[in-house]
Amino acid sequence: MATRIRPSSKRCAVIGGSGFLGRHLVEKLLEKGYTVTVFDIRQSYELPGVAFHVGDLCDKQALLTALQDVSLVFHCASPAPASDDRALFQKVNVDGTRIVIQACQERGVQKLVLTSSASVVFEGTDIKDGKEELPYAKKPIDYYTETKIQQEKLVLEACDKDKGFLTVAIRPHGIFGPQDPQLVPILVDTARRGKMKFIIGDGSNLVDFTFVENVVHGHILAAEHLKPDSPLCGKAYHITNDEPVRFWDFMSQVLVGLGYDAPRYHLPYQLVYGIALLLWLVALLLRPLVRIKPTFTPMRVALAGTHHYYSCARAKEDMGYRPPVSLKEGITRTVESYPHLRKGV
Ligand SMILES: NC(=O)c1ccc[n+]([C@@H]2O[C@H](COP(=O)([O-])OP(=O)(O)OC[C@H]3O[C@@H](n4cnc5c(N)ncnc54)[C@H](O)[C@@H]3O)[C@@H](O)[C@H]2O)c1
Ligand SMILES: CC(C)CCC[C@@H](C)[C@H]1CC[C@H]2C3=C(CC[C@]12C)[C@@]1(C)CC[C@H](O)[C@@](C)(C(=O)O)[C@@H]1CC3
Repeated sequence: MATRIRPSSKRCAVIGGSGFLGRHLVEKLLEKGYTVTVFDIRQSYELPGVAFHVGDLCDKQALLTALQDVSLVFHCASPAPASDDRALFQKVNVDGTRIVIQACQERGVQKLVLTSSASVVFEGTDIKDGKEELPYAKKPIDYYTETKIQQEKLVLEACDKDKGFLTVAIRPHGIFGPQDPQLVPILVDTARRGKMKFIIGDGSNLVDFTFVENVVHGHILAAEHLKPDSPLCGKAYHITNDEPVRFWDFMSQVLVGLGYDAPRYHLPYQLVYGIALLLWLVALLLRPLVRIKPTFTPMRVALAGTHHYYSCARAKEDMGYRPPVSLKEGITRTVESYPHLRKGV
């Protein structure tokens, strides 16, 4: 009987490697001596040593081509949460992830590391030092989160030591850093439109914001510790900066660092949430006629006005995780990376 030659454990693929997190992951993997293939619907940069495959992860044939001789796959592709497109989230995050799993299995991939989200347990109410044992949200705050839950379940349930296919999910929260297309740009846009004057609630709510390089570190540690006899198989791990911060202090530090005023005036949480809900309903009803994108969505208001920070004790215990970059340094490096978003530029 012919023996199957297993590809080198340093040959990996990053699905979603053209994105914010994906690109940082690719750069670190190269630095660590991995051979990297990127699979994405777009190619956003070029890097020596990286093979790009432009394709949709819902296309199994395209994936099979890209995953040839790959032993480790990172899956960090997703439609942007702001798209709020239910059918697209279902197609890519759920049906597409099923196809990713099948393609990995057919290609003899040994390890699959999924980028999930800590929000899979968030229902819009306070979470303090949340552990991975918390149940999945019964009422997820949006379609994006609803499909991230299904996606995580699919990947973790696919873990099969007997077949030599090991899976793990990383749950980051509030990723920020250079090249992020979301957090800082949306914040600055909101400030430029004069809407960042207000603090929703009393401003004391603690949350996690996680520097992108720490999230990358968590992914690579997970991949390297994922072995048949390790506790990681089929489990989810919170990866945070391990420094919960007041939501409004974080926002203020970024805004002030870029030359804008910090928010000052307090608004009652329930009032703002109610208005956001109303606006969301109006936008939904008008969708066939006109596409409105409110700044203060119920999800953003919930994220801005509640506690949501998570324990990463399990990652510390099982894979020796410690965040390499402090929140202070992360904020400084992030602010420096957006000279074009400074006030007056
Ligand atoms: N940004 C955050 O704060 C945050 C927090 C927790 C979890 N996450 C998760 O991290 C992952 C990466 O997020 P990001 O912030 O880098 O987003 P991003 O939008 O920058 O990157 C996602 C990438 O996926 C690609 N993609 C989308 N649909 C695809 C498809 N059908 N086939 C192939 N590629 C496709 C996009 O082109 C993009 O390059 C996502 O899974 C997201 O759910 C993000
Ligand atoms: C107008 C608002 C009051 C202030 C604007 C800031 C806002 C853009 C960000 C603050 C918290 C961010 C966040 C995500 C997107 C951008 C924010 C709302 C997030 C929804 C992106 C997807 C992730 O998976 C996420 C759910 C996560 O778990 O980390 C993010 C949570 C934080």
